[in-house]
Amino acid sequence: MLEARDLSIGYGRRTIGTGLNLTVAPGDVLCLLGPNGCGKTTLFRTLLGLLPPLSGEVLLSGNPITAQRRAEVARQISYVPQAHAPPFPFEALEVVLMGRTARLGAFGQPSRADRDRAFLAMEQLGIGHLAEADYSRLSGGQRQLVLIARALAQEAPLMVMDEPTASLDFGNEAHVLARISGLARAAAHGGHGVVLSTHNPDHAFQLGARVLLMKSGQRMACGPCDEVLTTEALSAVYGIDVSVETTSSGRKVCLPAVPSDLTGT
Ligand SMILES: Nc1ncnc2c1ncn2[C@@H]1O[C@H](COP(=O)(O)OP(=O)(O)OP(=O)(O)O)[C@@H](O)[C@H]1O
Repeated sequence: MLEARDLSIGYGRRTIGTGLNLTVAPGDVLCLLGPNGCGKTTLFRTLLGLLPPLSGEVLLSGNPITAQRRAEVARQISYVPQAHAPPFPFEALEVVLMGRTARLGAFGQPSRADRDRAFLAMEQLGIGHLAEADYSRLSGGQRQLVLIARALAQEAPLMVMDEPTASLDFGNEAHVLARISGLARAAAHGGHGVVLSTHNPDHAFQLGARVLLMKSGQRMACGPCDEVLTTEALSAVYGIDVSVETTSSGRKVCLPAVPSDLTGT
């Protein structure tokens, strides 16, 4: 279980957010929503122990994350960062295989079983055919899928995903969201807890997620998506009129109103 208690986050003397509390247990999907620059990535980096909290603490399995060795943390949490091109050319399968590193000994080499697990993760995301491709020459969306496969191959019970669907096409976005949902449902058998950020509130409805709605580094609301994602809350956070509607199939969707001064009406 991952827990943040009264967390202040930031860089050196620059405070980005304060008063942040959250818990993520197996089976939970927690969705971070908030405008550009509100502090989601900074919060993730703090939750992962990559950035020290300015105050408060992050507990992983009940112990401060900053007191745990990186390999110990990596066995418990996998991280899907925003995709970027690496400076060196790696085969895509090698990138996915890096997810197995925390499970190897100090000088251990990946085994046949590790390679099979890495390839299986790629196949589960429909990118098995990219195993031998040069990662640095993949499209942004393909790289994103490789990074998600790397996290799956890591087999950690908690996953932190920074805008995992950001550069995915319509089909892959639905595919990845279904996979995230499946990972959380499998938690009944000791599976995953997931924290993800997204810019699309509809994703929270699709995942039936709990939502932490942020603005300027502060918590605006936290709770089940149906309670938090209201017309009022979304309009207040994003500064535009938003309506939340229910489709004929019973699914909730968020519809932004385009300001009339831009439409000329
Ligand atoms: N290394 C850094 N040093 C100082 N300030 C930083 C650093 N990285 C980010 N920031 C600042 O922290 C603030 C929050 O950035 P962050 O990347 O956490 O936001 P975000 O919510 O993830 O944004 P987005 O949705 O656009 O990805 C921004 O004002 C940003 O300029």
